[in-house]
Amino acid sequence: MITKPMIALDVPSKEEALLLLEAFQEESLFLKIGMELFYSEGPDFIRLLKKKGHLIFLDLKLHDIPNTVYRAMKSLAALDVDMVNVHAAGGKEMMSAAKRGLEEGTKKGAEKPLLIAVTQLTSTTEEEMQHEQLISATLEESVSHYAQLADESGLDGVVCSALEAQQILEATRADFMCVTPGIRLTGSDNGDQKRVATPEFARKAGAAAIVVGRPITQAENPLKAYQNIEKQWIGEEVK
Ligand SMILES: O=c1ccn([C@@H]2O[C@H](COP(=O)(O)O)[C@@H](O)[C@H]2O)c(=O)[nH]1
Repeated sequence: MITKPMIALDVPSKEEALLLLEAFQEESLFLKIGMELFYSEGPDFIRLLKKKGHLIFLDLKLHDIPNTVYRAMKSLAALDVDMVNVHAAGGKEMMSAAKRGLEEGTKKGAEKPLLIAVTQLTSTTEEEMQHEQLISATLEESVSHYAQLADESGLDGVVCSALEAQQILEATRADFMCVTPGIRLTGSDNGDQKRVATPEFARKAGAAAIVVGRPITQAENPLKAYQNIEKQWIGEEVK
């Protein structure tokens, strides 16, 4: 279990990211950097965050032909990040190519980044999946199927809703990682997220990590919000 909630740093610039991080003082965090910030600030900003002692989940959700993903992963591995991902819908050949790229791109003596696959985005409902993606299975079946493909391709885990973590662990193996965004506290705004769960639910369902963005970044006091979520996630009593 990754005890630090992963903070989704969904802001447009380095300046805004650093301002937000000021609230956390010198604390070492697990930061999830997505497309918005990576496309605007690039690899140099990742290097800066690593230098400051933070762990990085680089959430670029690669989905392309196997050769392209293999080559992209080789480049990402050189950044020395801690976790990267692909879309499981890219297939087993693509996921295996991603793994090979990471293995070959990781510098000697460095730790290979964890590789996980997105199953169904937490913003997708079963109805949308069936009508827009023309998948006739249930959402649970689709997510478990993608998780099994990821496991067979040698990946470390998946991105899923905490609502599906328990069934994924049953369909794969006990140490398969379920990294779960769509985390919301009871009564809070879901925004575009559809398959949401509380930090406590995620822990009880066996999730390996939670990813939290707006409930922290848009809170009046981001540090306090983070600490509250962290307590619920690790099972400490909240006063
Ligand atoms: O299925 C997925 C995959 C990725 N995400 C990412 O997680 C965060 C969630 O942010 P919130 O503000 O807490 O909703 C965001 O960066 C997404 O890109 C996801 O939500 N669902």
